[in-house]
Amino acid sequence: MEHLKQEVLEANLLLPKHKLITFTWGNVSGIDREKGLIVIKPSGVEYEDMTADDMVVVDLNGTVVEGSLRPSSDTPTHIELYRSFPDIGGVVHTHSRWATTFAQAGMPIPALGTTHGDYFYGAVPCTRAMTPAEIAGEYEKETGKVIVETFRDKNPNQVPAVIVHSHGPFTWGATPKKAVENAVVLEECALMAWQDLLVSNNTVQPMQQELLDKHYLRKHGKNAYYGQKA
Ligand SMILES: O=C(CO)[C@@H](O)[C@@H](O)COP(=O)(O)O
Repeated sequence: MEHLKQEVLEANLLLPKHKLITFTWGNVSGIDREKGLIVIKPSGVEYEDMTADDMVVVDLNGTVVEGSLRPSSDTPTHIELYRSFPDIGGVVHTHSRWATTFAQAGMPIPALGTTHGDYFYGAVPCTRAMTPAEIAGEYEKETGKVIVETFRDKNPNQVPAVIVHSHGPFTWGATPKKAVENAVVLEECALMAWQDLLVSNNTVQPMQQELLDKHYLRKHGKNAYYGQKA
């Protein structure tokens, strides 16, 4: 697990680097699918002080199997995502300003241009508001369940992000680093979408489906041609 701990530490350190977090308001995890173990940052520890040894290893039931610190308070949400989205290898949560603005407005982030279409094949959905019973119960686990419910008729590999109503964004990806990249792009898209809504006086329309297809599919899937051959 030492390699994954280092990978998860480095992915967490990308959050302040990209200005996606304030104080300790965010977390990144990664999973070893063969072992069924998740590595996640500790709760409430300053990013400057974190080391790979501080990373906490938990199983898919949330039991700490390695580490002396308490895991991120959002660990149950990460676990729900790993359980329901079998292809993902990393999860990110932040309170980045523009994505959280959409969360607080309870609004999805519409696909308005090719920056969005390169990463997200359609609008980034916003979950429904959680019920008082869900909030009073196992809140973080219920947050994960509400995200999974939001993706009942969506492919989480094609839209690797969600806005949690009145809370903030979660993103995921094949690796912890890729999940952070998706969080960075989501924040850019959220800022631009907010400005588009403003300058168009709320009349901006989703981009053409053809353009979305072109940009998403040239980077993803079997006919992708963007970048260099592996
Ligand atoms: O959502 C919140 C706070 O509202 C948390 O995600 C955030 O503070 C990060 O907590 P952790 O330090 O990961 O326990």
